[in-house]
Amino acid sequence: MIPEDIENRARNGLATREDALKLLKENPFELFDMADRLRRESVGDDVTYVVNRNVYITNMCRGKCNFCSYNQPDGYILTIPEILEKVETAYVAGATEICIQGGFLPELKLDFYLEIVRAIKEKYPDISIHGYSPMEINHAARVDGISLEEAFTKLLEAGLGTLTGTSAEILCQRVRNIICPEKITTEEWIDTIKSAHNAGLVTNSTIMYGHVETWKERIDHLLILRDIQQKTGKFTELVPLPFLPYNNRVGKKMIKEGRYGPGGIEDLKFYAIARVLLSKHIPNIQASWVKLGNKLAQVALNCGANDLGGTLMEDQITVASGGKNGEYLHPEEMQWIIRGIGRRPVRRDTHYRECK
Ligand SMILES: C[S@@+](CC[C@H](N)C(=O)[O-])C[C@H]1O[C@@H](n2cnc3c(N)ncnc32)[C@H](O)[C@@H]1O
Ligand SMILES: Nc1c(NC[C@H](O)[C@H](O)[C@H](O)CO)[nH]c(=O)[nH]c1=O
Ligand SMILES: N[C@@H](Cc1ccc(O)cc1)C(=O)O
Ligand code: SF4
Repeated sequence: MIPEDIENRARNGLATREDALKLLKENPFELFDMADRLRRESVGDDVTYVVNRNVYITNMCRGKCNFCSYNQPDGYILTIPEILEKVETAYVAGATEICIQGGFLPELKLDFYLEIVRAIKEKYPDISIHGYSPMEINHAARVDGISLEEAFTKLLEAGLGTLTGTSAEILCQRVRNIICPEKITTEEWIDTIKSAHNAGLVTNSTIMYGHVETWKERIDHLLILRDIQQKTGKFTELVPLPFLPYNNRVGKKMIKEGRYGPGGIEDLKFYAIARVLLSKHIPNIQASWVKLGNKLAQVALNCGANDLGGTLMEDQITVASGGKNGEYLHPEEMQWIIRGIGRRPVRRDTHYRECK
């Protein structure tokens, strides 16, 4: 039986780390039910999705994250006209959002990031641009000798809509020292996100779980996000990213030990715990179909999640690390998936406003 006092604290946004650890000892199906109740109370029964497209400006990366398979030494950097061609395909498909992503190339300067945003905005003023990672901008600001807030203000003025909350991985230095010792530290990530929020930029938040971290470390990550949200209120959503173990060093070691990343029940428990800790603070929790697959995403939408993510059209990162769920989910199929669990599909924009 789920203790009533814990459910009440969760409902009021006050669930603690100890509450979450206790819930993990309960029957998982009761935990899922509780998360589903909290989700309904917080955001209702609608399930949102966004028509968007990923554009990978480069497939190269000089980062050395041990968990990542997206790090070819040689590859491409798109030119502005090539980027605009990709945006055009999204525009034709009715997208409201472009996600600019790529590996980490230290030679890319803030000016290049600004130029991309301006070029897209000039031709497609109505498409919102979601992109770049805290790690890239942190580096670019340092190279230019400007403060983080100045860098984010420039991006905002150029037309960046929202920043991604990637590079968060697990916000715990013990874990980062194993999976990404050269990446921005926990403190730097927090500082960078807060600077973005202070400059007026909205971001989403992510967590990549299911490798070397403990439940306590996952929970503490969620509590860090909750704490930031209480100060800035500028996270739109949480996007949990279950770790994919193929073609990377962390996964190789796990596979030798007979582990292949989180299983389905583990994913659902994570969604439920995220709902328990965040419902009142970051009410939108995304069941990313590209990571979970369509059917497990349907189940996650009954265990705390309320959003199915984007159509994406392309997803090089997931494919590189062994993803098998495709790269494009047509809006009509998204609606079908949502109706299949008896809920109403609602097309949203990046800020979770319904698109009419
Ligand atoms: C590939 S990076 C691209 C943006 C930028 N280079 C960065 O590191 O933030 C985006 C995110 O993908 C996620 N990712 C990378 N490898 C993954 C894997 N094997 N399984 C699941 N997610 C992964 C990580 O959370 C990472 O922050
Ligand atoms: N681009 C990827 C996403 N993005 C989801 C949306 O971009 C997001 O919900 C929002 O609209 C912006 O805050 N999710 C993935 O799992 N993988 C991606 O590559
Ligand atoms: N594309 C990355 C992470 C990501 C998540 C959410 C975003 O909004 C953007 C990027 C992945 O699939 O692992
Ligand atoms: S997570 Fe980002 S920085 Fe790290 S290797 Fe992958 S693409 Fe590069």
